Amino acid sequence: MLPLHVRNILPFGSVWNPLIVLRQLSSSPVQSFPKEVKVVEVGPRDGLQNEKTVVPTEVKIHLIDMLSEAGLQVVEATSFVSPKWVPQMADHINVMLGIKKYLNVNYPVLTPNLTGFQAAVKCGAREVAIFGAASELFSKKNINCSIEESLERFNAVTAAAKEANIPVRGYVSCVLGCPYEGKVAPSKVAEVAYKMFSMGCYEISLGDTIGVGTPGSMRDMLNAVLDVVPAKALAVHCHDTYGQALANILVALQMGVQVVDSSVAGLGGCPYAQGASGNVATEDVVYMLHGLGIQTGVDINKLMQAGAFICKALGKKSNSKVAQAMSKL
Ligand SMILES: CC(C)(COP(=O)([O-])OP(=O)([O-])OC[C@H]1O[C@@H](n2cnc3c(N)ncnc32)[C@H](O)[C@@H]1OP(=O)([O-])[O-])[C@@H](O)C(=O)NCCC(=O)NCCSC(=O)C[C@@](C)(O)CC(=O)[O-]
Repeated sequence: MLPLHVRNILPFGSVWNPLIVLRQLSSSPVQSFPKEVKVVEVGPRDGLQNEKTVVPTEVKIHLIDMLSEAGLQVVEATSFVSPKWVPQMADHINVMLGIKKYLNVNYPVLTPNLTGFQAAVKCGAREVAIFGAASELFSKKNINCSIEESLERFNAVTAAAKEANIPVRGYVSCVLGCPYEGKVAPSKVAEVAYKMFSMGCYEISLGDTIGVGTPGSMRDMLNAVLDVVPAKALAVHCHDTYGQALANILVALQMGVQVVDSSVAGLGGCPYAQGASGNVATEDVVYMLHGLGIQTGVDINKLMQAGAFICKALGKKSNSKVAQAMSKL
């Protein structure tokens, strides 16, 4: 007896021929991918926050404008965090005042507490992001408080945001591993994601902060989270330390996730997660999605120009495989 998936693709009454079946299998559409994916560009924030030398504000502004012109719907612009903790983001006010603010683009900014939220709103932020973790030690190192304390602070932010009619995105870091605690239980990720979703975050971005996940651990973690948060409210945020990011994203898409965070030229890392490499490169994500026939609205050529611009400004080679390959053509 033929396996069910093979029987299903055989035209009615046709004779079993392994060559024809193989051809039909390889060209049959994968039904479970979404038609459209929203790409959340985090390069100007996650990508630059780890840079040791201060990037001039005009360079950041120009990068954000180029990314907006490339058709990205969301460009995370900066962080309203303590300049003592992340000096690179100290120019957040001037970045927010300087960017063109295209009407069809959202520019969320990171706000760890009410102080950050109020400062962000004052200079025109129309969306904010709170950022927690599924690991106690990472929470302590990154935002100087326990998970429980962070949720109390986030409650204050989401309450103020609700009053001001400002959408809040929520990050959960260390969903597939922690630089200080090692393994993180999927049930802990689900618990924190649920609490942030319940307090009003419209989207929960699940961060593989140190890029240690595999398609297997991504599947197990998502299975736990999907029990408590709907797929349409989830995003994945994969760093590419072990080269697994695209494979992990593919699994997430097959499980119903339709939002992917990425960083132009694969820049980035977290100052409080030593050894973690940058986010998956936006160029590589967009190339893969377009190859699957999934729409993103992104013009890959303009995106590559933005990547080339920031790499030149930083004096760095792009981490994007697509950008590297296309620069040789
Ligand atoms: C959360 C705090 C502020 C707590 O830091 P703290 O020291 O515990 O805060 P505090 O309330 O005791 O205040 C200390 C000082 O900071 C000031 N302060 C207090 N709040 C703010 C603020 N919002 N903006 C500016 N200044 C602030 C406050 O006014 C005071 O100033 P002082 O009196 O000493 O002059 C600090 O730990 C912090 O800023 N951490 C940010 C760390 C960070 O940005 N990490 C990177 C982003 S997370 C990430 O990359 C992961 C992610 C999202 O990409 C997903 C993934 O990959 O997993």
